[in-house]
Amino acid sequence: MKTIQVDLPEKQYSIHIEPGMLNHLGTWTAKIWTPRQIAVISDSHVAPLYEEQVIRQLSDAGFRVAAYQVPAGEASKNWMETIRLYRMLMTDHFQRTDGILALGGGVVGDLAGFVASTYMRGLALIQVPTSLLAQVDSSVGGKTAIDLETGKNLVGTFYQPDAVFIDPDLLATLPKRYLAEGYAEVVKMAALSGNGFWKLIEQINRPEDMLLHAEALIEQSVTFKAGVVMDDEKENGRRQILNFGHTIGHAIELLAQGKLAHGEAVSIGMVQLSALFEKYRLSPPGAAAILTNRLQAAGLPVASSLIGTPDFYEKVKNDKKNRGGRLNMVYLQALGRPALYPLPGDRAGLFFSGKMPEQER
Ligand SMILES: NC(=O)c1ccc[n+]([C@@H]2O[C@H](COP(=O)([O-])OP(=O)(O)OC[C@H]3O[C@@H](n4cnc5c(N)ncnc54)[C@H](O)[C@@H]3O)[C@@H](O)[C@H]2O)c1
Ligand SMILES: O=C(O)C(=O)C[C@@H](O)[C@H](O)[C@H](O)COP(=O)(O)O
Ligand SMILES: [Zn+2]
Repeated sequence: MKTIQVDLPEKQYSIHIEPGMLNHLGTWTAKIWTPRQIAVISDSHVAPLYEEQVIRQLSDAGFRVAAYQVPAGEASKNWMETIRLYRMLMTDHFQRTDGILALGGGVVGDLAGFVASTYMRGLALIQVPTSLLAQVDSSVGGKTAIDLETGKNLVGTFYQPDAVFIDPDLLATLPKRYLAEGYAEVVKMAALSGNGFWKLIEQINRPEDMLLHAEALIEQSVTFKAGVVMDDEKENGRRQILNFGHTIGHAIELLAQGKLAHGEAVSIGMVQLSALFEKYRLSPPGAAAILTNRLQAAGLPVASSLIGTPDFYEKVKNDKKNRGGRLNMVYLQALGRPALYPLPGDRAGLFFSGKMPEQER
């Protein structure tokens, strides 16, 4: 059992990582919650695999359980599903002393977290992430969100859970495509962290290696992300580095209309952005190639024809991370040495087409 502590000014919680943990979920939940009603929120792929076991565990530990499902996929991070969940909580008489347990990937975690943070001004929340992406990234740090038609995660909250229970064994049923997708966020964190973490990435040379090293990848990612979140919970400073690859990534994920998974878009974003920063001599020669090599080893895409289209420029220019008219883009001065580049929004076209004049860099 590995335990990583998240200590924030207003909230402290633990992230536990243990293969087989789902078999003891009731005991673990009873350690942090007194008997209450729990809404287990899951999706249409995960629920048939794990919901029954989770309900049994929680019921045996003395909790009353209601189970709610949303359709699997990004399209569920919307108002309709949010309101449907509020209504089900209302029908089942959920009160402020009750809790929500998010059982699923990043979609379920973001949506259930958003519902937990807003229903009756806040129900207690436990994250039980089931995808690699959720186990390494989205269950940690308290970002919750739903999407609007115009952009990803445009409505959301910072809402920390009471605990995160990670069972790497659940990855056995995760489709290969989503294993690779989650791995893109692992590569992101290793590139930001450098040193020992990157050495682990150098050992992942075939898609099968991701599962072999899953526990170590999860532990390193969670430890790194928890450290960043403890430095800057609300993303006013250092936490912005976690956005590496996301300015391009969020734009093409939206433009691809469901054809690109989040991590695939981030994989493309990290490589294409690094190629531009290399060209502008702010990242060292070879930065994009090193990332390409590691991401392709896991079967991830690194290029997209969506980049450079008029819609792409429009999306990037209006990125929600735009602060005072500037896009704060994350780039690598070296592995383990991220920096922020404040690009004026009206220069986005020049910048992304690779035509930024020397004197403006
Ligand atoms: N809050 C954050 O900090 C944060 C960080 C990164 C990404 N995200 C968000 O997370 C989402 C992406 O998450 P994701 O990649 O987990 O997508 P997802 O939740 O859609 O899961 C991917 C697919 O795998 C299935 N699945 C999940 N676990 C499974 C398992 N153990 N066995 C079989 N199938 C399983 C899901 O049903 C889905 O079909 C995006 O919306 C992204 O914006 C949030
Ligand atoms: O936790 C964070 O902070 C992150 O930026 C993690 C990202 O991987 C994740 O995709 C996050 O949801 C992006 O947040 P957003 O604020 O850019 O929508
Ligand atoms: Zn992300």
